[in-house]
Amino acid sequence: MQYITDINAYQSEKKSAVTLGKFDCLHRGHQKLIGRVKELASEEIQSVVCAFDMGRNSLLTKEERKERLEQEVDCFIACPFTKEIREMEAEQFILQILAEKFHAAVVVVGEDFQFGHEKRGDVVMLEKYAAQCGYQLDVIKKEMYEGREISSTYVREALAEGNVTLANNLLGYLYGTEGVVEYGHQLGRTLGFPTMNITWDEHKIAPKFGVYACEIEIDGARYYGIGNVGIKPTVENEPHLLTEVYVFDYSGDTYGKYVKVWFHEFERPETKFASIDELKARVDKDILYGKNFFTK
Ligand SMILES: Cc1cc2nc3c(=O)[nH]c(=O)nc-3n(C[C@H](O)[C@H](O)[C@H](O)COP(=O)(O)O)c2cc1C
Ligand SMILES: Nc1ncnc2c1ncn2[C@@H]1O[C@H](COP(=O)(O)OP(=O)(O)OP(=O)(O)O)[C@@H](O)[C@H]1O
Repeated sequence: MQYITDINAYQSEKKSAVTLGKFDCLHRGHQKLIGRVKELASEEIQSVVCAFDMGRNSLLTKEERKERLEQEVDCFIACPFTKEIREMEAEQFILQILAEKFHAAVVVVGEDFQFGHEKRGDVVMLEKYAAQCGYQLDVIKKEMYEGREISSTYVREALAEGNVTLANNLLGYLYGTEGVVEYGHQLGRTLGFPTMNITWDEHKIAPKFGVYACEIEIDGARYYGIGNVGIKPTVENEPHLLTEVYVFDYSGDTYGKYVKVWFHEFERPETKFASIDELKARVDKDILYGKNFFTK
């Protein structure tokens, strides 16, 4: 897959099947559009995802999103929503970007896709220019979940409530975090629950601070565990957002390893306990909850 972060750097002379949008999290609705451009790809037509990055915190880090698309499409453009793009008239976007740059044979978008200066461009305008520009327009019906259209906003709301079960259903994959395991205060092991500490990416949206049943990948092997996302207010004065996981049936040393953690179910909110003893008593219960969750 070709990965570029500047739309002007796109240079292929091939025709394309292109899909457009913010694609913040690659949820099930996005996957429908990407599936369609993949189906249309051939020797003559390359599949292109053109994502506009709004410069705000997102549900996937840039690397995670790139990795998710890696084996899927021929070209992924993660395009910053610059002044030039924001102020470009919709007609100009169709003529200069879709037709001249992408040589679009097919344009795949959702029913409510809007683009161009003041969002004047929509599927009606795209249809109007289709014959003149030589592309076919493919408008995809909104993927729904429990009577509501799936959107990045819906996923963000679910995560803010700690409802990772709902978020995972909207995404079609498990929400998670990844990174290098760092040293904590090494207090956990003296309390009977050694933990892996992973810093939360500062540009990635975290779920509600709290305790979650987790699945973990270490050295390519899968484990279950129980983890806390938050700032551990009982023991920490300086807020530093991280995930701390006690991995069941694992006794190795994870410091310095690159691990992945996925959240399965919310158990309880993060709490500031009055003492370490209270924290330990609660974590003992959390561990039982986690073990029980995975043997259900
Ligand atoms: C399952 C689990 C639940 C936790 N819940 C809380 C919590 O509610 N409040 C809190 O301040 N810290 C919580 N922690 C974090 C602990 O305070 C932390 O793991 C412990 O102090 C050891 O930290 P260390 O790795 O820096 O030594 C939790 C940790 C785990 C593994
Ligand atoms: N549920 C869905 N089903 C089908 N297509 C969708 C769905 N949601 C979005 N799309 C389409 O995917 C492309 C990218 O969507 P985009 O990421 O901009 O919106 P979104 O997921 O609704 O996010 P937000 O909630 O931030 O507006 C657009 O063409 C959009 O119309």
